Amino acid sequence: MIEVRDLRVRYGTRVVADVPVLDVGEGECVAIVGESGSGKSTTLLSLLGLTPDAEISGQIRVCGLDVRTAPPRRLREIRGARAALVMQSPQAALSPATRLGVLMRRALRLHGREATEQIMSEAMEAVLLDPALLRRYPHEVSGGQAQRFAIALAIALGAEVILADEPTSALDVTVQAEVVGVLRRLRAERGLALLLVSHDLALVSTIADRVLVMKDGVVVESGAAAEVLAAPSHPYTRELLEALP
Ligand SMILES: Nc1ncnc2c1ncn2[C@@H]1O[C@H](COP(=O)(O)OP(=O)(O)OP(=O)(O)O)[C@@H](O)[C@H]1O
Ligand code: NI
Repeated sequence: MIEVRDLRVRYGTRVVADVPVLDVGEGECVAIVGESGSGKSTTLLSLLGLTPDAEISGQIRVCGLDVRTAPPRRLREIRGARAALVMQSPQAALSPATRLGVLMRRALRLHGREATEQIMSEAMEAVLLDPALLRRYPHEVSGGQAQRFAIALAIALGAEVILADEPTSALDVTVQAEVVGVLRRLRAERGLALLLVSHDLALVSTIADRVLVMKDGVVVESGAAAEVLAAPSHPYTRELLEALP
């Protein structure tokens, strides 16, 4: 789903992300962790061509498409549909005066897809939301429901991989578990691949197969999540783990 080699993202002369290898296969979850400013979001956004001011080198393939050389039209087909971006605060991204069902229908049409009640209801059920919520406005649902709706949108559009940037950090702890549960389920049931950016190592340990640890734009450690988190080889990873509550 995602295949990255020798990725370098530069702002001016400063390299803010240097990622030699990053692969996410079908049904797999890879997490990028690291402190604020380490380059996690930049890495994630660059994979979808969403860092317009940056200078990028290396190879990026998402859903088989070479992101750096693909014509804009091909890139738009992938972006937001087969490869969906889920951000920290979905409510901010949802237009406040538009009912969720209307938003979903528009998104489907924009991508040239059928927008039947059945398709929309199924997407809601896939994230354990009552399809009746489609009649609500964004401010009439909770943060956790809004985040699951963002994931439902991705599912409706046929997402094969979700790129999520801190998808639970704006949510209450109890609600975080709901969102994580939904992501887990989608992996298991649909083979959804997941690239997750998070500073929450507790969350990462419950869902990720592999972990990349970034510091100052560089990948300082990577490997199986269980191994990296149980026996970190890099001092920085140990520090991160010790900072856990
Ligand atoms: N458009 C931009 N122009 C210049 N520098 C940028 C730009 N966007 C990000 N940066 C810089 O790139 C570095 C990495 O930022 P990034 O947002 O990727 O970090 P992060 O690991 O996601 O941090 P956080 O956990 O706070 O979200 C930071 O030093 C940031 O200031
Ligand atoms: Ni970030």
